[in-house]
Amino acid sequence: MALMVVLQGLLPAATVFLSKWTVDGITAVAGGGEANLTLLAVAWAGTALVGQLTAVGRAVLQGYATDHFTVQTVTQLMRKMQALPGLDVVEDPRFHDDVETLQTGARFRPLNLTATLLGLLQAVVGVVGVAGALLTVGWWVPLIVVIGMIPLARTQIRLREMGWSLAIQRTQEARELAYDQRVALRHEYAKEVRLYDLMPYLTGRYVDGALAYQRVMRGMRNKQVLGLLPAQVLALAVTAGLFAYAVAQAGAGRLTAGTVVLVIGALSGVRDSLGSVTEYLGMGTEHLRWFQKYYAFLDAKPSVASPPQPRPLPTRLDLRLEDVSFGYRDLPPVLEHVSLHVPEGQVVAIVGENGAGKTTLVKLLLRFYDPTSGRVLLGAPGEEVDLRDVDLTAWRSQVAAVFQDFARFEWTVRDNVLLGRPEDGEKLSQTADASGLSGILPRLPDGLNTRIGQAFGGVDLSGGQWQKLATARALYRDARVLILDEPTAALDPRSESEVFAAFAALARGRTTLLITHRLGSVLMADRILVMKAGRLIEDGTHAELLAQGGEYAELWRLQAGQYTGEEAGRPQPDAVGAD
Ligand SMILES: Nc1ncnc2c1ncn2[C@@H]1O[C@H](COP(=O)(O)OP(=O)(O)OP(=O)(O)O)[C@@H](O)[C@H]1O
Repeated sequence: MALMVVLQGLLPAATVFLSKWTVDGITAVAGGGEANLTLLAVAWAGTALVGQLTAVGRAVLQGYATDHFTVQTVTQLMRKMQALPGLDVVEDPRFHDDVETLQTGARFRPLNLTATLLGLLQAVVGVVGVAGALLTVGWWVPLIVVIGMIPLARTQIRLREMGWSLAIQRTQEARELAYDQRVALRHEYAKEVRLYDLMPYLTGRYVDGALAYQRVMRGMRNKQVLGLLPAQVLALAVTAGLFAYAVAQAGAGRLTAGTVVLVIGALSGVRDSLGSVTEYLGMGTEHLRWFQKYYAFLDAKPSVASPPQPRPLPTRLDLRLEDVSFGYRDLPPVLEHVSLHVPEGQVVAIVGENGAGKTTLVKLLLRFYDPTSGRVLLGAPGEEVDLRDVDLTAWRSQVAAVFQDFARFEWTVRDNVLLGRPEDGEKLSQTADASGLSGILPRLPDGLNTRIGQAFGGVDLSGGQWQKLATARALYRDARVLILDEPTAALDPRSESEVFAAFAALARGRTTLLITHRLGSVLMADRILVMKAGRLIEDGTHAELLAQGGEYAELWRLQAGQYTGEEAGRPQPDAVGAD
């Protein structure tokens, strides 16, 4: 590619020399002298042919290079994401901006950088070539031309840099604008947008935001264009001065007509090529800034990472929290001094009001975050290992979970369950039965191969059907620890009872943590933990906690009251005792 680009870069110089020789040749022939005009005609045609061929070759090779770089850039981003096993970085709003910039850029930055670097090389060769042609007039001529154009180049690069840093500062605003558009146009918001007649509100938000954003960006653009003017005037003055000088010299008979043509061609060639050099330098700076961000991201040190020399997982996977406190980022703590021991195989229900810290506790057990203080340990008493010392992938491979906000992968049903693991037909059908997925399959046009979700024209599922799918995914994994965070929140009573029967069967022998607000379902648990405002306030069996008459007994009474129709505020010993 470089070879082709150098050839292309030399074409303007070849052209100005050919012009000079042609004019001098014609002048000689007209004056009765001799010139090889046929050779000149062949040379013109040859130059044009080289131009064509190198352009084609370059386009083809550039296509290859770009394809390769794009895949490379995107896969590196994905690998880096894989090397960020925690959630702290991904949930950081500043990081959203970076990912947005990197993700959108990954599609076109490699192409643009390749094109820019090649363009730059061509333009530099072009400047050197045509400036070299000006040496025929005097050694100082190319020097003056280039010096006259340097301020233009510098201003152009500086303004580009300003534009880039402004664009980076404003990524958050650009993202918000894009978000408002998405809310207005995408199907996932369509029902509420219509019901609450949100369109005027959204349009207003968008227009106000867009106008403010555009005002800033327009200011920048104008500054860029106007800032270039003085430098452009200087460059033009130098060119004009040299042109006048060449004409004067020719008038005095010191330069041939062909040399004047060469000067005219070379001056405009230098101007064009130098213009391209500065343009490409500016663009290149912007692309390099993007790559700087890209490599900074690839170099980012995750706060949660597997140790270089992990300790093996203990044989028994008891879970233990030792005086654990935790707060998200720099926010106040949401877990405070939680201590807990869950022997392997125990089925534990975690209950408590919204925001009590139940999901957070589970996230710490999966090491999506490290505790602010205290330790999370694995293993039977006496052989515990700190979760920070074991290989995270090995630990997580022992766990299956149905999260409260489980992912809805818009792939086929089969891919949603297998998640890239090898298919085991018998296990798949058992999983489908246990999760309730079997009940949905006959209604799907291609059974397990049906694509789901609207993004690619697939069949959309109901909330409960999606939840069954998420359950199937968890059950398909042979895990020793099962985490169920509100796993039946979207299920109808029959499905709920079926799924719980399946869970009860599955939970046997596995450590199970069941977070739930439906207290009826805690009866499958060996033990109940009650959380409130980040603290573990009660711990015992259903009967023990009822007898204690504390928070759990109160929650139980309230919920039982909803079913028996008793007034919630009054003690209901019978309703409680009935179970
Ligand atoms: N990613 C996060 N960043 C910041 N704060 C968070 C984050 N996730 C949860 N929180 C806060 O932590 C607290 C505990 O949340 P958590 O999800 O653990 O509660 P929960 O007991 O599971 O509640 P629910 O029953 O509503 O699911 C809440 O106050 C919540 O606002």
